[in-house]
Amino acid sequence: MAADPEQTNPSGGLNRRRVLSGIGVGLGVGAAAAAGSVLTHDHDTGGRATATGGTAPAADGGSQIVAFRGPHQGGIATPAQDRLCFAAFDVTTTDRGQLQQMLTSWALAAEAMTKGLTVPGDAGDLESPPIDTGEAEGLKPGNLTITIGYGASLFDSRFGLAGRRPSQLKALPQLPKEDLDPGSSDGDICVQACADDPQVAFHAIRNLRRLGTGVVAPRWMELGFGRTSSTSPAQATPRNLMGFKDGTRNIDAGDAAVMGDHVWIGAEEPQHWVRGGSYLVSRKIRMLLEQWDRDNLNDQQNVFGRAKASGAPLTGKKEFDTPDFSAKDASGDYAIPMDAHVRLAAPENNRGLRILRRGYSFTDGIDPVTGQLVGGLLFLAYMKNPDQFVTLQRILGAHDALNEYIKHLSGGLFVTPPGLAPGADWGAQLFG
Ligand SMILES: C=CC1=C(C)c2cc3[nH]c(cc4nc(cc5[nH]c(cc1n2)c(C)c5CCC(=O)O)C(CCC(=O)O)=C4C)c(C)c3C=C
Ligand SMILES: [Fe+2]
Repeated sequence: MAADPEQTNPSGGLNRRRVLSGIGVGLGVGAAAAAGSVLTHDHDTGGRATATGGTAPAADGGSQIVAFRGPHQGGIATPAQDRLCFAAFDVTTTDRGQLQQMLTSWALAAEAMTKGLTVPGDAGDLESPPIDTGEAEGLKPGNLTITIGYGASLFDSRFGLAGRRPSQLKALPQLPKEDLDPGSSDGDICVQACADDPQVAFHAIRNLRRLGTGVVAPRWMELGFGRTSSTSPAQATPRNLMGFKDGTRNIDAGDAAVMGDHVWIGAEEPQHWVRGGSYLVSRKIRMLLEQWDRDNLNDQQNVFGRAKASGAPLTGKKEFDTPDFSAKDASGDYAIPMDAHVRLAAPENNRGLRILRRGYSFTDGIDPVTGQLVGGLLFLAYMKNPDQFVTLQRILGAHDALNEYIKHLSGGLFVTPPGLAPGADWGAQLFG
């Protein structure tokens, strides 16, 4: 084994390194291969490259590397990173083998990128386009996670996967007041790339898309510029674009018992291959920001049932005080109004129902017709059964005071399989 491949920079993180090995489908760079030799590219010493054996560095506090392999995929229980790039793809080939091979190459590329390495296969051939697009060179791994999911449409008759369809992966019912755009909803495959650096997240999606040339076509994509949830008590609660702390009473993803009860697919699922995975519901929700910004503070607080400045429930003083849904004010009205978002969504009022929220703020700029801001929440939530979302959204869609200020634009439901064991890949995992 050659010298330590870790190339630390002055601020403690790893710099991105080049990987040599042949992977790829649509780009014609040969069959998928296990990670081969690694050329480390030392940006702090003028670009000296060192061949190494390509073993994974162990994740530690300072490495900014989230383990790619394990019982669960990264990007679900991982403390929510600051940035997101999310894409859904349609499979365009009818060749099952090509799809499997692409998924194998994606897993190897994803593993390399999460370690801060370039997409494997770049031999520096001057006559060919580089395999890795290059914009993440010199950047730290940024806690990149790449989480794959599959939509119900992938399990139709095209690839012989009907017998492997997870039991709860089916079209969601029509929900109150929703008119989702089908063209920017759903998809055969989704990829959620989260990182603390937006360029690292974008690079991951761009390079998977490139590896999938001729096999998949992008269907929709969204950039999330700020997390709107905490998934660990170690994180400060961020604010959403309405200015409210969001994620205060989210699931603590470090709590294995709670995750087992509400998030991870378990023994109830007949399809063994997705046990340890999770269902992912996405919703692109536009906030009517100009309208919201004209609303008075008292009403804004009543919409959520929380104080804007502190994030405390209207029945408490501090952010993490437990809401008292039975408390009344001096005029005899409920202190947390009957149509307040948190009253309707709280587990106390929904037979203990909980979901792991992992959403991001997005903006699509300005509406050219109205001149209004187009922005809001890319709601992402993980759960062991999509009925958890359906139950909540039926109530919220019908009664939530927030509905006056939001509009659900598009959405999707995907199953995210469990994590990969050493030597496994997404192609073999899906096709069995
Ligand atoms: C179907 C599920 C949910 C959708 C859709 C949803 C949209 C949505 N939420 C906010 C802002 C906040 N949500 C908060 C709490 C909260 N929201 C949901 C579910 C959905 N939200 C749940 C289950 C909860 C937790 C309720 C509880 O246990 O008390 C909060 C309060 C702070 C917090 O606990 O996170 C805010 C703020 C927006 C802006 C939005 C759509 C644009
Ligand atoms: Fe909410």
